[in-house]
Amino acid sequence: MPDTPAVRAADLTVVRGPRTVLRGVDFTVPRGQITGLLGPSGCGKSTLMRSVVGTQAKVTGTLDVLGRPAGHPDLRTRIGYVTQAPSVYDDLTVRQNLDYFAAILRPGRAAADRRREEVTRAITDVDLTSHADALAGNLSGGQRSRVSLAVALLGAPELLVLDEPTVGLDPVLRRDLWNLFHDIAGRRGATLLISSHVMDEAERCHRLLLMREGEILADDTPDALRTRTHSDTVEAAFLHLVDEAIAAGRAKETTR
Ligand SMILES: Nc1ncnc2c1ncn2[C@@H]1O[C@H](COP(=O)(O)OP(=O)(O)OP(=O)(O)O)[C@@H](O)[C@H]1O
Repeated sequence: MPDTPAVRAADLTVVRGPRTVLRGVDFTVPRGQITGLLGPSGCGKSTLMRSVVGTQAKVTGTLDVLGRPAGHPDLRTRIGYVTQAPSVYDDLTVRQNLDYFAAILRPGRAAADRRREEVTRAITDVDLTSHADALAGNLSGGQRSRVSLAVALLGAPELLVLDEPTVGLDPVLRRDLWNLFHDIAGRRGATLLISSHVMDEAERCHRLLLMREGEILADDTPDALRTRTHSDTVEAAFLHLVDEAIAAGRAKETTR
């Protein structure tokens, strides 16, 4: 099924408490590329990601992930997910954290060599080799989030869902991580869905889903977005689309 998109959503709606957080959205995430999910705080990015990885309740509409309905048990080992809150054990070292998760993913003595290789590679990927034996509790916020990313890289998942992975990182680390994301997509053929509210990161994605208030304003490439809106940057394109959406909303109100 390599021709099917990694994610296909149609009329996807999510209710959280009293709020309809996603309002019948349609989008696709193509395989082997980096799709950026951008929009202001609270617009529903995390909710959309939780739906894709199958941890969100009250999801209606169609949501297919890697050819299966979202949340299907077969998808568990095929998706890597990093939330905004790093999930690491403070009283274990970086390597021990990874050993622990690797053992869950690939249990048994026979897989010990494979696990060791995967753990070492994941630590190298996120540039934590020099901290491999440091307790996670003694790491900086940015380092802890990279441990979480390393955990998600174990087992070489086909789809990586990363919720604001570069928050709080310095510019050099941010650049290095984006290079790593491109490497994972380009060399390993994985699909990445990455959220951010930093618009300059949008320029680094192959495709963009621009969100606002539970709706998708655009599902396109950065180039096409800039051209379509006669803008120099994705940020300007986004603002243009927001203004258009507000104007369309007003027009609807007055014709009622
Ligand atoms: N348990 C809940 N009950 C009711 N509303 C909720 C609940 N959880 C989240 N929300 C609301 O859903 C909306 C979308 O939240 P979500 O976390 O998906 O946004 P986000 O775009 O990821 O924001 P951020 O960038 O700040 O993480 C927000 O307005 C939030 O207040």
